[in-house]
Amino acid sequence: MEFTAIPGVGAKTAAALAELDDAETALRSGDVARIARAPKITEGRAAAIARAAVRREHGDEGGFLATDRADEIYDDALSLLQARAVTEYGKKRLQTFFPSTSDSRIEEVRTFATAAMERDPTPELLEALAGVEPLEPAEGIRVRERCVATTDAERYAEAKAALPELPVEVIDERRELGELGRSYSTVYVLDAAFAGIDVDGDVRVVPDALEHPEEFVPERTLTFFAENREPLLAAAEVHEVAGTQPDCDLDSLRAALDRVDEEGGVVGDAKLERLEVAVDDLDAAVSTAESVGNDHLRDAIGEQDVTIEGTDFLSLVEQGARVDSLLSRELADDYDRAVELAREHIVESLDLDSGEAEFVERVFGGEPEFPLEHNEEAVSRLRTELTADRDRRANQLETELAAELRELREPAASMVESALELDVELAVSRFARDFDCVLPTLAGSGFEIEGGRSPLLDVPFEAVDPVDYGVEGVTLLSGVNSGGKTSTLDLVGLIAVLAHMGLPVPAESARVGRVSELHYYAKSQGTLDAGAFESTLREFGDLVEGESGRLVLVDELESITEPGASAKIIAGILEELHDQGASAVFVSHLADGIREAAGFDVAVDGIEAVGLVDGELRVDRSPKKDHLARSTPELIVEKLAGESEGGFYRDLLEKF
Ligand SMILES: Nc1ncnc2c1ncn2[C@@H]1O[C@H](COP(=O)(O)OP(=O)(O)OP(=O)(O)O)[C@@H](O)[C@H]1O
Repeated sequence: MEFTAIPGVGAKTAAALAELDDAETALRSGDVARIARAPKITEGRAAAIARAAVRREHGDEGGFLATDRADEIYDDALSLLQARAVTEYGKKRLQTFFPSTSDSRIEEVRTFATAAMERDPTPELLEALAGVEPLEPAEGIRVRERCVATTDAERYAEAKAALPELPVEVIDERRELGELGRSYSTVYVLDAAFAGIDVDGDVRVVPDALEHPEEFVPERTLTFFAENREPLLAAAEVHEVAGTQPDCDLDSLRAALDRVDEEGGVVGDAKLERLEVAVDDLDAAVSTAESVGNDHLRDAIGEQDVTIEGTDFLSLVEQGARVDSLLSRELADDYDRAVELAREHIVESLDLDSGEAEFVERVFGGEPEFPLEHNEEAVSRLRTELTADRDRRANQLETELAAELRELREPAASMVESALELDVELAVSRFARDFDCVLPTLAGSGFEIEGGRSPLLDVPFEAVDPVDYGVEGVTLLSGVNSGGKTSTLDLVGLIAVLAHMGLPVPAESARVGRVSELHYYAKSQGTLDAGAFESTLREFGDLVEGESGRLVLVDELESITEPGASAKIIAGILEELHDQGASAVFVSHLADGIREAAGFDVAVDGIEAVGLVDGELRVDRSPKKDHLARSTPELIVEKLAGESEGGFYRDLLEKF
């Protein structure tokens, strides 16, 4: 894929994307979390790139959300969805859903949403999902006990790149190989010329090692599984609870994970465990062995009646203590026994095999002496031997287990991916359930909503009154203060956005005509000064000259200037939109003035108060078609006229 072909992706971003393992799949699947792992790409940018990639695939040029308020409605919809995703991945992945003008994109998401709405978001499933996160590659592995060797400088560079975890050594001659064989537990030689060489240590000639490097660093696979244990087990549980069939055999995965410890080592091998303990306890065992031998000698000396010949006595007096000669003569047997006991202690306490025990021979012995002392060099040779055995054993086990786990790596990765995708589906399912949603029909022009309930209202969702409302062409929406006009525009905007995202909408049923751009203008906060007024007017100038197929929602535009001028301006805009065949709802309290000024018969709908109860208006939230709703002042005057005898209020009422 040519990354620069994605709108908004320049050469720098393309280079950053190219550093990802599989950028194409990440882009295609909208994996924002993975895209954001590219250098210097923030999550927000990653979401924008993923959206742009989807757009490009579907030939969608963007621009659906044409105003700030339209953007806000989309953000609100996204937040409601994201609040229902459990994983960070799910929340980010939801950002790749956006309102589109492309049939194929809308259809793609509708197919996804249809399946998603069938999903049952049980508490157990959501709980299991909480532990799932994208798998992370194992990093920072350093192997010190094995090395790679080559005589070739180019191969050296290749080896460094392919096996960054291992030390790579350049050698000139076979002698050096022998030295490496003594310093490392295993040496991998890349040069075929050394085949059949006989040098000290575990030296293996493996000319094709760089073609499958992972086989030479089992730590890579084992650390990957050790570090990703939690998400792997959580994803396995998700599939079990959901009753879905993962790509990975769960029993094999769990059994393999049981054999890996937290650091990526292999557990459950008696020989390795014995060698590990032996290396760790060697010093302590030697020092205890020394005490065991000396205790024996001390007891033996204590019990002995030593007879000293005159010459010996003289020599003792003249030359200082030459006790050893006495020791060897008088206590030879006891000394041998002490050495034997000390050796036995080491062999038994470290559970050494016969080969290893031979090294213990040299740890104690030699000329009789008291106190008995170990030979440090011999201890060190034993340690080297045990350590090399331990490392070789570990490497052998790791290599075997890593080979098994490598087979599971792809299936396990795809198992985690599908668990994460399930989170996205469940978020859609929960959204649909929480707000009683249906998939809308996308057909005709304008919109027709039945039983729409906006989740964006400032009242609990259960308390939201359902709204029925449909519009074809251009209409004014009138109504009492706080009747729900703004909320109705929000509901229409939200349903239009969700429908074009391919997602379910909060209504009993809904039909939405295809929209190229959503222009939603929120109510302005009071009269604008000349400059701001001019720029607002320019915005509407652009709007009426824009492309066809738009849905325009405008909330009380009249507040930008004085009412007479406002009515004329709104009438002019409506005329243009009417001529274009756009769909539009303009909330306004100036319906009469606008109708007078307009050159066509402007439709007016109204949110009507059904009456005043205890000083509060009772409202029918569904706008009445072709009905100019009475305003709040009119209702109050009507109420006063009904209550009083005098003619003032009646006269006043006449004027409405
Ligand atoms: N469908 C509904 N169900 C329940 N409550 C609603 C509904 N619609 C609106 N409301 C309540 O009425 C309040 C006022 O609604 P809204 O701001 O939409 O009225 P408005 O007609 O635009 O008012 P104004 O003329 O003052 O701008 C909302 O904050 C909400 O509490």
